[in-house]
Amino acid sequence: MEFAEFADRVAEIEAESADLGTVTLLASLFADAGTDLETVVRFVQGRVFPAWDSTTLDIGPRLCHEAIARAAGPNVSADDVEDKLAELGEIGAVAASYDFGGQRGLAAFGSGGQDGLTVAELDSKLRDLAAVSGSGSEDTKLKILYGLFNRTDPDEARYLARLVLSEMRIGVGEGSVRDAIAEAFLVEPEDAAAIRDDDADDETVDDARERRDRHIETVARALQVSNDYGMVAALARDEGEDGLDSVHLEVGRPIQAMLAQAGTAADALESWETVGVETKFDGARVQVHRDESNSVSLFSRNMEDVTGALPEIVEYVESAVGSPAILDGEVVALDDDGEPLPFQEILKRFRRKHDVAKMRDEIRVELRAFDCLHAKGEDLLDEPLSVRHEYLSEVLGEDSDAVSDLLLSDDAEEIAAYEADALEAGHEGIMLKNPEAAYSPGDRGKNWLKRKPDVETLDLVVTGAEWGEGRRAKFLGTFLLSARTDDDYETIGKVATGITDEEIADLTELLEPEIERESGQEVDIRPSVVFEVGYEEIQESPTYSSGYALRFPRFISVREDKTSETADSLERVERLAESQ
Ligand SMILES: Nc1ncnc2c1ncn2[C@@H]1O[C@H](COP(=O)(O)OP(=O)(O)OP(=O)(O)O)[C@@H](O)[C@H]1O
Repeated sequence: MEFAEFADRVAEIEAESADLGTVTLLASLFADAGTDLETVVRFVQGRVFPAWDSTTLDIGPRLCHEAIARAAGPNVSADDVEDKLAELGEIGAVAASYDFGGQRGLAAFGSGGQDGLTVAELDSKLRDLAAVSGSGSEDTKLKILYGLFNRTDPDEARYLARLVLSEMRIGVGEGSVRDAIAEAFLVEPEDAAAIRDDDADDETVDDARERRDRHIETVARALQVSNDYGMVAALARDEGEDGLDSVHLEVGRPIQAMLAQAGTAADALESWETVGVETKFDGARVQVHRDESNSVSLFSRNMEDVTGALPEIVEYVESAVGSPAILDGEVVALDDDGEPLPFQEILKRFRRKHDVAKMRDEIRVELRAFDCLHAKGEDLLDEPLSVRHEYLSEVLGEDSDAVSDLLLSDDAEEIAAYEADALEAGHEGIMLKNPEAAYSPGDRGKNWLKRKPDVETLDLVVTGAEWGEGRRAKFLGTFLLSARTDDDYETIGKVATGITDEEIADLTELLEPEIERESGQEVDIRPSVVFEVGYEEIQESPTYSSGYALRFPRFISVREDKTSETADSLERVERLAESQ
């Protein structure tokens, strides 16, 4: 498929406001994608690599602006691109506003657009770009990117810019892609037509919906297990339901973590006969994969590969686990007496790429595993927690410190005593789990409840900042925070309190490459870094676009284990505001 056609079709999808219409357009794009299907499915989500793959293009706004400026000609600088961004509001519109002399230009000179980019070529070039590393890599990336922009017409440039910055923003969520895969390759055309036909009788529509929903369910399961939308689309097309049913967990390919809601022991006892009670460890989530040849990989809750940062966990798993397995758990930091250290300490180790050996001496970390997703050649997602926990004990050894205890109880007092002990021992709280429940990846359902006595904090995305004054003029000081919505961010407050001088320098280093635009002291920042902030109260307020403001916000830490996509949503802010 020509990238120009992709851009046309995506523009049509962007202009469609109805969800059902979006799914239909997506389904027809997928059906027409031929050998490019996997790439097209990823591109519409703003991805080059599957969700489980932590490879990134590593292109910041600055590099992208520079590439656009070069392609736009000698009279345009990266600063001009930034100014235009301030005016137009998003990078796609900026890229589309220049004439890079792509297809249209060439056609005008009679070359007939032979130099047009195809989806496959673009994919391969972007993969080359992602593989560039070492000294001079910025320049090489710039050259590749500039070369690509140079070959685009305005419509293509719009989506190329958004793609390389992973912000397609065409109103296509994961649910739409899932439904479109089902519609393109599994749902009977008569059923799809009946669902859309306003005049069809209720029974026909209900039956058609039921059949469609079963197909969607099959696609959803394959997606949960593989985290690879492209592969699942290709399987649905080439091998149908049977192909999708045959998708299994693969050791080395991370899946999304199951998540928890806040809840109490009373909630748990009301919902389930017996409650599974565990310590809530104050560490960082980790998924442990041990393959056939005893090679171990570790992944964060964002499915990022953190193996290199945690050598002692790798060594422990190598020695303790005798066969292929996938475990879920928490990495905790401990002091010399084996007492838990606060969450901030583990963050100094997690995702670290430099000085790993030095930090290993300074901060001791250990694994606390609480779930087993694959062992003895079996996928265990559909097994109840109580059974998965038995597998876990078998894999790591019944008495291992690395296995989190699972207390099964129906007694409120016993649970309260367990909670008191956990807090006394310096843990964050307890988890209350339905022992009969399956493991549902990515799901924040009611089967796992978290109970911690501390006041809630918010994990908010940094979308802006201000340069400081005087002594702090070289540093970013006040940070604008936003809550996530479906495909955007709404501001909710600024934080400047609780940050030490040392942290200010670190935060500046972290955020400076993400600056999209500057005007005076104020800067816009690409949503990517997440701050955990405390506050006294959430108030309704017209000052910020979310309609809320935080009273006395204070910085707690950078949530290095979260991304702008897993930060707190505006919905959560609304719920917290209601419940205070
Ligand atoms: N025994 C346990 N079972 C499950 N999760 C646990 C356990 N102990 C600690 N955790 C951690 O608790 C997290 C869930 O609660 P918490 O509110 O602390 O996390 P969060 O990252 O701030 O929010 P959330 O995960 O709900 O988005 C899990 O993702 C996991 O990292």
